[in-house]
Amino acid sequence: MNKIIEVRSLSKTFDNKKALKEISLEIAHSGITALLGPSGSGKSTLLRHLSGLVFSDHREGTEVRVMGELVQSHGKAAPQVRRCRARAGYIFQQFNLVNRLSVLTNVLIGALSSTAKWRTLTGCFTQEQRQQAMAALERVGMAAFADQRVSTLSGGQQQRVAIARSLMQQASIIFADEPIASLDPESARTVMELLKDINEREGIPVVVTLHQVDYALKYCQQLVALREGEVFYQGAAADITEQALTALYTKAPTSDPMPAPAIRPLRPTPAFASRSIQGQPS
Ligand SMILES: Nc1ncnc2c1ncn2[C@@H]1O[C@H](COP(=O)(O)OP(=O)(O)OP(=O)(O)O)[C@@H](O)[C@H]1O
Repeated sequence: MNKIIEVRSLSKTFDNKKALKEISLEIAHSGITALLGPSGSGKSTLLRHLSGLVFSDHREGTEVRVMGELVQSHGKAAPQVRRCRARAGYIFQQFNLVNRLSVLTNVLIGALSSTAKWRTLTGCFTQEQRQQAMAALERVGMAAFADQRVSTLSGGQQQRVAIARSLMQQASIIFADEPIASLDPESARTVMELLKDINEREGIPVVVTLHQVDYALKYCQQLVALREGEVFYQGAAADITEQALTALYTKAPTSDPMPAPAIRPLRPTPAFASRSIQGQPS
């Protein structure tokens, strides 16, 4: 199978702090992959490198490929980085929608990279694009809100609009950076179910950073866990052990455990309910 993500020897230093330390990984699975790890472990930094928004330290041998295309190498953008960015849907914790514009216009913004410049400047989208945007809103269950200002929506509804924008963009992969961190549990479940459904039906791979281990185990088939800028675990979600999860969120042996995310069963199943992190509320 073609590789979805290939990262070779990726390091990133911010002001003498090494956020990523020679990370190498491969994801061949076209399902949903969770990036896990304690706060500050480098999840968002890795995701930004994958999407070509941030470039690595200048080092020979560093390469980042997404869906087979080179995004960056040796700390420099690949010539086709714009195309790579246009093909990646990006979903953020804070939604990144334009509050004063309508839901429909926000979704149409997903078509900007494939639209003539004069049309984008005048906001003059084609009838076909409007129909596509409405279809994307139907897909996420938000068609009834098309004419409403985004500022009037709940967080969960805004995240569904952001997903519709990725569909409008015809993204070949979705990167989601803590998409449920600001949501209540019900909205979080709706958003994760939607990502799962899109992954299964449209076949779009999803890479998602999560603080909630329970959601990662329920919705993601693959895990990449980072700890202090290094890959701590890479593999099937079903194969990670309770001990590994505990160690992931535990500082150096002499220290207290880091504040770990809640890991409570969403809908307890025998397999799922058996996973918990020590010391977490049930
Ligand atoms: N633009 C930046 N300038 C300076 N330091 C940064 C910058 N971005 C990230 N860092 C640092 O890099 C490290 C990794 O940050 P990153 O945001 O990738 O971690 P994370 O695992 O996503 O954390 P969280 O779960 O809290 O969002 C942290 O120490 C952070 O302070």
